[in-house]
Amino acid sequence: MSLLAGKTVVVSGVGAGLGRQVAAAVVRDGGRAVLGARTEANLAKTAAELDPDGSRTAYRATDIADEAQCEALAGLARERFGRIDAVVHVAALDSHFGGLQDADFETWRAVLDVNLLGTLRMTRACLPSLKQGGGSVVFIGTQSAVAAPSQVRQAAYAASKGALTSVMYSLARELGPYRIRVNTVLPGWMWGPPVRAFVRLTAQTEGASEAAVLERLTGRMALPELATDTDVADAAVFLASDRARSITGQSLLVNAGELMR
Ligand SMILES: NC(=O)C1=CN([C@@H]2O[C@H](COP(=O)(O)OP(=O)(O)OC[C@H]3O[C@@H](n4cnc5c(N)ncnc54)[C@H](O)[C@@H]3O)[C@@H](O)[C@H]2O)C=CC1
Ligand SMILES: Cc1ncc2c(c1O)C(=O)OC2
Repeated sequence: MSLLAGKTVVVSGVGAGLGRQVAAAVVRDGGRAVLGARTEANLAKTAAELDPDGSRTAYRATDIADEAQCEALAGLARERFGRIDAVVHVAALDSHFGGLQDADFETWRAVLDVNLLGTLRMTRACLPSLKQGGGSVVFIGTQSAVAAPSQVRQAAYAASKGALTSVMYSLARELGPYRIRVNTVLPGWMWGPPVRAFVRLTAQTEGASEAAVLERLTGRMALPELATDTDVADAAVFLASDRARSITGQSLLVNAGELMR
């Protein structure tokens, strides 16, 4: 049987990167995907591409900084498909906000409000449904939160994602009695639109070739290629599925073996 047959998965942060790949993997694996992101026009386009007849996707503009919008996305999932079996939290503010010396605390507060509290808002909105039949909550962290990041400008971002990985342990205990599992996927350098843009920009800045910049990144890894956003999506979809039924409170690095614990 397909991995997600009969399952409804809410996905936040469905833009050009990982969120789209998670939504695509859900549909590919037989599930129904309920898509949230801030820009409705992009969502409509993505839904039409992934699910031309519209029977296995629904979408709604959702800013995870706004509790009412999180409630509305969960409500849409219940209305359209009657249930929520899993939620994969991709939405996050990007990582390069500065370190302690150059980012003000308003910036730190904004990053924490979206990446930590926004993810928890979205989780809470899904809880009444998840409690009904049990379910799975998948956070997206980062390897930058479990080791010294290669870029100090990620300090606020790493703190927000580290807090998410920490709260995962508490939630796994709190929600376990309802058969709700809580796990985290930790990507490292993940090949997709943002890293592609980073490589292009770095090459321009250094006057080096993109291949050389990419080779420098890949040189840190055990495997010969970076993990892709589709690889990370596969890990998220596995954790969302019943095949991970005894896995909770765990974080899984998907990083081509750059960092091993
Ligand atoms: N690119 C990488 O190498 C890595 C990425 N990650 C994480 O993977 C996830 C996806 O990353 P990418 O594909 O790189 O980027 P992405 O471009 O898909 O970024 C995340 C999405 O979240 C959306 N978003 C931001 N604030 C939001 C809000 N308040 N409400 C709703 N949506 C919001 C953005 O518009 C974007 O579409 C993020 O959680 C990111 O932190 C983690 C480690 C490495
Ligand atoms: C958003 C983001 N961009 C690049 C990288 C990371 C990240 O979280 C990371 O953990 O290692 C490289």
